Amino acid sequence: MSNAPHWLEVSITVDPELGEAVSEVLSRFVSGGVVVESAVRYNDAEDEGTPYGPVKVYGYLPIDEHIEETRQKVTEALWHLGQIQPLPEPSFRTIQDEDWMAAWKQHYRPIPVGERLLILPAWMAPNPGETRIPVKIDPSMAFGTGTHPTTQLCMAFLEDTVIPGKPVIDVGCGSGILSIGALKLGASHALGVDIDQASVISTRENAEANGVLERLEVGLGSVSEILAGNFSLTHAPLVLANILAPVIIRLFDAGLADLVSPGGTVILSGILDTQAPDVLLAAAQKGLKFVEQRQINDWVALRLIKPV
Ligand SMILES: C[S@@+](CC[C@H](N)C(=O)[O-])C[C@H]1O[C@@H](n2cnc3c(N)ncnc32)[C@H](O)[C@@H]1O
Repeated sequence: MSNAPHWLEVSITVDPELGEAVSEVLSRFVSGGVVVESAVRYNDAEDEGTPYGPVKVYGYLPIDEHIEETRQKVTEALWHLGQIQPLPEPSFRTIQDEDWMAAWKQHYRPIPVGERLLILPAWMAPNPGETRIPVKIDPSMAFGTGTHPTTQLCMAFLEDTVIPGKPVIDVGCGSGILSIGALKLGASHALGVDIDQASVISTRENAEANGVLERLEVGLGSVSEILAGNFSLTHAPLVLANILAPVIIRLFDAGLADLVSPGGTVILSGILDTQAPDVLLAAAQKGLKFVEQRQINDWVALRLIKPV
């Protein structure tokens, strides 16, 4: 194998809540997906570790005749993101061809969420004796790698709200992580929809990797398509929507609350704490009752019920 450098590693260190946005930008350019690394604190030898502090996002660009142009585009795309929230300059370094796969994978760590779930990169086996339920996700694909607080809040809520033997609807399924988590916690089947075709493909592939594909229906669409009867479910006792607050509010007008069976629960996430009152108001206007709010940094997730 040649000793010439074949890959340009780009890395940038940011606050945890910016990790997913930076990953999304890098993933438009890199080969093989992005890696998000965070420091882990252990309290004792038994401790499975808690991520803390800033995260470092890595991506790998193949070095070809367009590399300078690509590098410029990456820098510009990050600069644009930096106009919304300040970002440091990205770092670049060249990597030998034979090292890159190892370099890409070595940064991944399992992510414990809630009390019972463990998010694992697709190629990693759980440690022997691991008691948490593994949810395997290919981190190179759609939103929902498990690193973002909005996903983690939903995953933790799943443990209290999934009814074994009953179905789940996941609006904006991304990587499929919430549907797969719900199925692994005992949901009978799940319907995941997304307006992004790449997410539909990603959800299907991740479901297959987790052995739950036969219990998962996934399709292109949103609330209206579900209510129009395009899928096998039109409502469920648990509905999940981790989408940004303004989109959730619009989806209430499209009938989001109609997806929830009487007595059922809806989990809403992707909401900044300052936006929660508006989301709660839109939900109350559709007859949903607030039960609980959980928060990580500025992000909140809401649990509501539809009275019988
Ligand atoms: C923040 S990601 C959440 C992914 C995953 N459910 C999770 O919890 O990590 C939001 C997803 O919603 C999708 N989305 C955005 N607007 C939507 C809409 N109006 N209807 C359905 N999906 C939508 C996006 O394509 C994206 O995959």
